[in-house]
Amino acid sequence: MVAIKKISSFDGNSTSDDGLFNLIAQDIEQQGYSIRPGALPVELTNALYIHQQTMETEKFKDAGIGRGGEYLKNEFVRTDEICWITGESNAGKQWLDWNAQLQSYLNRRLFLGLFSFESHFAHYGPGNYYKRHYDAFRGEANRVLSIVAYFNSGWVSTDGGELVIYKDDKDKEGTKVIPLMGTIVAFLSEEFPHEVLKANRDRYSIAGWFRVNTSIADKIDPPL
Ligand SMILES: O=C(O)CCC(=O)C(=O)O
Ligand SMILES: [Fe+2]
Repeated sequence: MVAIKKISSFDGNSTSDDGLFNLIAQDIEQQGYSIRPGALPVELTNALYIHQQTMETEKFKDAGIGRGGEYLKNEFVRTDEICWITGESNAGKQWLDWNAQLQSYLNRRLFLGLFSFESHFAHYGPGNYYKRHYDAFRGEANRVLSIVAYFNSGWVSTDGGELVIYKDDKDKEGTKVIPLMGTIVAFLSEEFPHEVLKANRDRYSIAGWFRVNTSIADKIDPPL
């Protein structure tokens, strides 16, 4: 009998998500970003979708730029509402676990040195947008990889609200992503300006960022 050897570059560490993680890693290696329609595992997608829909409206805080002390609202730039994911809910915990696996996979495969992860639910109501921006600035070495997941059924082109990823500052056209249920996008935070076009209906998503450890001496960054 011919023995079938499982082909895995990370023997002993593989999970059922490794197929997807491999595709994301390949995309990032080749083009710096990955757009994977409907790729988030169905069970996880459903748990997050249900959780986001049942979360009380008052749990949502008005979206701000940055965190903690520098948390300030800027309606000119973005008008969505956010809620940070702490892992207190079952769905939130599953999401954080899945991203911890992705982090460990990408570190082994691409040597990105991802150290921590932060993420929030976001809700763009009709008329909401997020203008063209970078998630991180060169040299500030904090956010390295951005990830976004979407939780919207039956999105059509007249609903607007696409994520547009631009190759560089000169790119006016970009690549549009329809925010459909289970679609995942990952991109290098310092490399790609991007924006969320005005949504014409409620748009639900999660945005997250992997950071490197930039702690020096007595300064702990990112904050614990
Ligand atoms: O929701 C999206 O498609 C992207 C959101 C975004 O760019 C951000 O929160 O920084
Ligand atoms: Fe962004």
